[in-house]
Amino acid sequence: MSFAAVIPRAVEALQQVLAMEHPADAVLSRYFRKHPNMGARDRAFVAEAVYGALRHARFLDAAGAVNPRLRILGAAFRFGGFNLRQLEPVSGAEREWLVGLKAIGCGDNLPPAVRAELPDWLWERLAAAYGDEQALAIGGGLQHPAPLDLRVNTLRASRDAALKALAEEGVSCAPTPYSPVGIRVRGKPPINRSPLFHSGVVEVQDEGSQLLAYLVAPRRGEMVVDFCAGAGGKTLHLGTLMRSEGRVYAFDVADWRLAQLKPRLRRSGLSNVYPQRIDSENDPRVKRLAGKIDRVLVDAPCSGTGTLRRNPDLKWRQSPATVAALKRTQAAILEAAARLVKPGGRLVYATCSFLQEENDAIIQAFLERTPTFSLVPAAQVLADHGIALDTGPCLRLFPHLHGTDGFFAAVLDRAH
Ligand SMILES: C[S@@+](CC[C@H](N)C(=O)[O-])C[C@H]1O[C@@H](n2cnc3c(N)ncnc32)[C@H](O)[C@@H]1O
Repeated sequence: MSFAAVIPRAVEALQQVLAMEHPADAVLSRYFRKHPNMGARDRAFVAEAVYGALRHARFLDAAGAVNPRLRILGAAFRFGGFNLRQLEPVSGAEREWLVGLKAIGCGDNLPPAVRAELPDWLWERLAAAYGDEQALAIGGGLQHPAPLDLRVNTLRASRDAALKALAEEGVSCAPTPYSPVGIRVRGKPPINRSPLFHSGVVEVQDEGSQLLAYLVAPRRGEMVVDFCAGAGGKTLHLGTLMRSEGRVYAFDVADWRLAQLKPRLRRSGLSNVYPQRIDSENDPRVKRLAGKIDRVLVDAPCSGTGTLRRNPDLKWRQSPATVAALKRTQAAILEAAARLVKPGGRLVYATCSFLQEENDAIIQAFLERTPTFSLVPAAQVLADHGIALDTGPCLRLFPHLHGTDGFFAAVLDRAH
């Protein structure tokens, strides 16, 4: 398909995303399903241009991108590495506007929230928590696409063996710096077509997400609950660390998310994972396990601000009101999850948010209410697994510092 033909497709897809009725990735998948005649290169252009327009929405607003077509052209020209000739045909006025983009925002002449590409409310909270300089760096880190990370299922193969097999398939990749079972892939090869993916040797999982299972540190034969298991990214890693022995209950309120866990579970070969839909954190099926569980992970529903590299539309889907509601849910889930933990057991609370109100404030309030739990330094737990990463008493990961999604995690041990 020529650029002249594919640009209108990108504009149309962006229009649908900007309706904000569904997450951008779901809208794009549906769009591509409806246009099966588009080749891989055309899809890649549309996806990158749409994501570029979302990532750089504040810059494009400031530059006067008054319609979706200018947003697509501006994103492709200023941020996507396309030149004017490639973007033909552009009319006189559009051409002039695009040329003018080069001069905008190269110095400090744009407000910091625009440079950070964050909505004002989010910028204000990050700047108050981390200071302007750090908040700008966080915003900068979120403007680059995330790499493709894989986790090796060590019940199927070692990381070295998986690296070698991927290289033989022509996939360019390297070990991740922190996770001992992580692989970072260069580019975006269709990994779901790889035999290694189909045979459950590798799973797609961000390196930061991989580190959470090491904080839970489950042992063979233990009883473990992944309270907000979703599609089971962390559940499968927990089950693997337990070498498929003991039990991992994968709870979630969303059936459709647990349904996504099922094929992954089949590929993994694990036999110790028990998916269970619950009505709420107070479901009787949860209460029945009170005081019986060795380790509980709460990967809480959150604003997702740490994942804006992957989901740039989230910054427009979240607001102070949604964050306030999430805080109430997070506190309620943590409280219910804590009741499951045996004396001497462990509770790990995690989010993929940078907001202190979803992280530190939740933990502080919990510890005040529940003095039988105490905070264990995350760095110490990681060091026990040979992972050298010290971000203070809690784990705090940032894209611009660690190359992972943004994560927060607190390890809370219950007294004997
Ligand atoms: C951050 S996501 C979990 C991601 C998942 N752990 C993974 O690694 O793929 C949060 C999950 O919490 C679930 N959730 C929301 N409210 C809940 C509740 N009250 N009890 C249990 N799970 C809940 C959501 O459906 C969502 O799947």
